[in-house]
Amino acid sequence: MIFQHLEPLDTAQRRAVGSAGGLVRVRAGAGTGKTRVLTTRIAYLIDSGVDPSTIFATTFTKDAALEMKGRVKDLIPGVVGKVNICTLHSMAARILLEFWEQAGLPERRLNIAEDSEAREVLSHVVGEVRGRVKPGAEASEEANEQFQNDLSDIMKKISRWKENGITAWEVNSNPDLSAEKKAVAEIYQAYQTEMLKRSLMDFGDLTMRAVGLLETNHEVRWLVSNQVQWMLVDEFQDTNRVQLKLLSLVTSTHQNLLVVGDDDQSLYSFRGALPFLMDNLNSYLEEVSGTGDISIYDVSLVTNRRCTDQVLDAANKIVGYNQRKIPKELRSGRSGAPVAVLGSASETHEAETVAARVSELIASGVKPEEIAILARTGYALEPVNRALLRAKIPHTRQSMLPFREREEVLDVMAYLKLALNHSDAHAFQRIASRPARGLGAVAIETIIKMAAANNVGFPHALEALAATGVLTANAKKGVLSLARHLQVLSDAASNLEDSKELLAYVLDEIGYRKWATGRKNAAPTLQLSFQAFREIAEDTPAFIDFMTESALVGDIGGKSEIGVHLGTIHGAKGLEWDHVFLVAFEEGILPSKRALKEAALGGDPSNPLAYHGGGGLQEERRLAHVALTRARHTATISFAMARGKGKTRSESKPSRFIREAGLIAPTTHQTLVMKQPAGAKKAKARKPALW
Ligand SMILES: Nc1ncnc2c1ncn2[C@@H]1O[C@H](COP(=O)(O)OP(=O)(O)OP(=O)(O)O)[C@@H](O)[C@H]1O
Repeated sequence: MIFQHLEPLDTAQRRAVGSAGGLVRVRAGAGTGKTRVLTTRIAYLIDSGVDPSTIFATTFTKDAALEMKGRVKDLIPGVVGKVNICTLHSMAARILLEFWEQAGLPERRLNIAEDSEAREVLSHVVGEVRGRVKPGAEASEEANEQFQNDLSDIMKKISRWKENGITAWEVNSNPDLSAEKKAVAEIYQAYQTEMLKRSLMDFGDLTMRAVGLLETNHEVRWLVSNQVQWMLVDEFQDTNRVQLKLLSLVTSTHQNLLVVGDDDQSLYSFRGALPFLMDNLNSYLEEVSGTGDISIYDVSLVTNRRCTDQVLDAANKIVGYNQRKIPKELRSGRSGAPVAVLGSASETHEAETVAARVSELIASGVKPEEIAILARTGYALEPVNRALLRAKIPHTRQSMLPFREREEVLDVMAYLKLALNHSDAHAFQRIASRPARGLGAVAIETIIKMAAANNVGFPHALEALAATGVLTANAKKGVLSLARHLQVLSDAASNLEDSKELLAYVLDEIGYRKWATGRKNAAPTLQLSFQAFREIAEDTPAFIDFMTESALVGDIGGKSEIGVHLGTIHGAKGLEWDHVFLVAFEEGILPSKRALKEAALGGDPSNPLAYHGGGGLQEERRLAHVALTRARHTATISFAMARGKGKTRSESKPSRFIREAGLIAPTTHQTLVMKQPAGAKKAKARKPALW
């Protein structure tokens, strides 16, 4: 059995899969089979007699966790439900739920604040601490925008502290803080106090609270780390300091930690990912655990199984310009077409050229689902989206909004929150008119006030309002039906019924699905979101767990199942297609404007704190590397010489990464002989020197 699983692997992969315990670092370049290694490792451990419930594997996204579960199920059917496969956030949440009393929670439930809720708390706190009140409706647009931007800045700074595991108390006890930081630190403290008062937690709090619990309660730490006998971590290069601390604490008894990652694919320094984590593993671990002399068993995977040597050559060359401790050259030994570079006069022209190439591929027999068009930013995909629509090419545009921020997700979650707490005014406000029930803003406000004044839940408040006789017949019907639905949900939740049933009640009995899909401007993500909800419910049948999981999901529904995939490079991480088009490969887009500004300021590239929240030029190169290595057969890079809207059009230059990749951008002449879209102004001829 064991050999059967190892058989399809190469020697390096087998070394990783069959490694003994302790700290194992698998440096795995793009497409070298790290997902395969991790899933086979799980199967291998179980075949060797390890209890599946003592294996914990974490992935970067919910999507990747579901994918990993699917692959483990294929390898060893029957045990997958027992293995713990989830994201790191989810692991922190599970610890808090299991030891909720020791964690100081009032009940076995996590109230994870939506981003809008967390912002509202912050806005309230800024008013209290700084006396700066949110501008009213009468204030200018600029004043409102400025206030929102300032809130975002403060939120980012607070998140940064949390990603590094620094509590509000620790920040405020630092005597060396600058006046500016001190001001934000005070807000941080007040924000935490207010969140606690409202029994809320934000995203960053989850891991912080789990780490705090494990650090201070030795019994809980012992129980948890005794349960986690085999810890496997995917996409390790994107781990931040507080997550590393969590990993160190949960493995403190057995110390069996296998991490798989690739510093060249680290894309999240803006979310606190530690720089060069794979290479600096010893020192980081020593720092968070306080122990020295950690020995590591190393495995390197360098045989790429996905791309052609031509694509790898370009991808290697780009990251070759970065400062890397241990440079690696990926090779596949499979030859293919050179990476093509297309230049266009404008973004419209670029989009049409790409659409034409995609059409040719489909006409030659390639399935649309095996083609991806990727860009650094969502807005750069707009013209391509329009060109594909005009050319009637089936495609799916990946949602730019994280799952938990989508309208429909917030609506469904609001109903479910009311099932748990029928006095949740924030949730009630959200769903009172979704679907429409003849209730106006004044009526909704009245119900909220009635519920608060009489200290009753919304089902009662709604019934009381219906009994007053002030409502029209239609509104009364709507109010009573909402009261009944909320009561049914509440009864079902208190019996802790299956999450699938509660979800189906909201979507089908209450009629949310029909209403949302029938709307004039129905969200394009509706079906993906409903499908994702179903998958989460299947994965976590217990209602409380389902609520926690759903509140934590960022990225889900990654690869399009219908048509050509249109998405960002960040969203393409871990995915692969036969043919990949990389559009808007331009200075100011990839590399981004911010990275260029940082490079001009001359920040120290090895120190992410020297940057203003981005990872600088080096991270942009890694993005280009990840983008190229998504391609199984062909990769095409394209750029436009001008881009923008109406009067704000500006010239663009091809990305420096084209030259760094050793590729030749077409000359101006080649650019201009391409067909111009009808009505477009003829661009002036420029000199061939493009950089
Ligand atoms: N030993 C192997 N033999 C044949 N194919 C393999 C082998 N290992 C991996 N592959 C294939 O190579 C491709 C890349 O594997 P996988 O997705 O596991 O790589 P990865 O390292 O996770 O990639 P990335 O980090 O770029 O997302 C997949 O199509 C996988 O099926």
